[in-house]
Amino acid sequence: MGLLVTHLSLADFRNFERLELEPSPTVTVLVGHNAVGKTNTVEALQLLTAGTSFRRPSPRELVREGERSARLDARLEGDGRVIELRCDVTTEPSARRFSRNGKRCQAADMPGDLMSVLFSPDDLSLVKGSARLRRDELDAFGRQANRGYANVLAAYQRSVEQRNRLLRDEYPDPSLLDAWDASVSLGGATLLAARLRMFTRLAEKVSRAYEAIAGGESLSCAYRCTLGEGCEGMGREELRELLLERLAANRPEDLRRQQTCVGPHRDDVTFTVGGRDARTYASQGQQRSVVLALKMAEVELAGEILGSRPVLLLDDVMSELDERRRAAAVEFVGGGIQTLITTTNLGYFSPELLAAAEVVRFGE
Ligand SMILES: Nc1ncnc2c1ncn2[C@@H]1O[C@H](COP(=O)(O)OP(=O)(O)OP(=O)(O)O)[C@@H](O)[C@H]1O
Repeated sequence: MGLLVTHLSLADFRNFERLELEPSPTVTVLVGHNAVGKTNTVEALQLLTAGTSFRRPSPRELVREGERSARLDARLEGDGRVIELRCDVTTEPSARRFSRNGKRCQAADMPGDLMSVLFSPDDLSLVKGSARLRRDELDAFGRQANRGYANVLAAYQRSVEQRNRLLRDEYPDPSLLDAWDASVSLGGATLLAARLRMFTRLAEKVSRAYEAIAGGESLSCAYRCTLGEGCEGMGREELRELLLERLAANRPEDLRRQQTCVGPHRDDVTFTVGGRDARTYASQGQQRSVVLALKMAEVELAGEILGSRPVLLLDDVMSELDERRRAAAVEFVGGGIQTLITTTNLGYFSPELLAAAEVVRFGE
């Protein structure tokens, strides 16, 4: 069964002076006009479960205008356990403090009890947008699915940043560059190995979900590694040696461009729909199907990895989907997973779904 969010409480968070919400174990539909706080509610749940928000806000943005602090609490219950997650946000000092069952912890420690998978209109640019969006999507999933992932990613990013700083020096010291090559290749190989393990499992599920949504049309996704082809089958040590070799070979080019051009921070994911590169050829509808399939795959993989189902946060995506894809999404959320859906229009949902769901009206 796993954990469910049974209570969410917000004080002076965004536009809310106070909000108390008891989500349904299945589907909760948050309905209301624009700017009443529907996305803010979803954001609060993401902050508490993932330790981050898709909007990347500063503490000042999170605290209600005119106030100095905000408080977010969620209660998770299931399997005979009760877990209290809390986030205190202050503007002076500008900080976010997390705690779990009353014990202070880091943002990176917040995932692990209950994963959240968010699907928002911003995600619709995943297919055609920059490679960074696709890497960020994988890394956001990795951070929640694997406790060590956030630290590995942060350490690697710091090494790349330090190496880039050195590359921008007027006369970079080659022995210092050697040291950063060693650090970048060690961190990069650890990150890449973790990403590839996760990606391989995800890719197969994305293809399956896509075929179900798109009525048999095929989708394949591939990890495009700056180290070249064949990385999927390599172990961490092999990846480290290869990355070290490539950093050395690429050094003249990196010096010229004053940045590190190989490594997992430059990798990408490609989607091929019906044999064609989706980035160039996919229609709006196909792009939406790819993203929906990706989110469905994340939900499935999260369940496999953590042994319990995540909470699904669908922020205003129904209006972005056509009837067929909306039906696929509704069928998916009807499958017993705890889901919060925001919408301005209940007309997107079937009477059966609404009868089974908890409908919460905002701004009335
Ligand atoms: N720190 C803050 N203090 C006060 N109000 C805030 C703060 N941050 C955001 N808001 C307000 O919250 C509102 C937006 O809420 P939200 O994004 O949740 O809207 P929504 O209900 O999802 O609307 P839509 O249907 O348009 O997406 C805006 O009016 C915004 O000004």
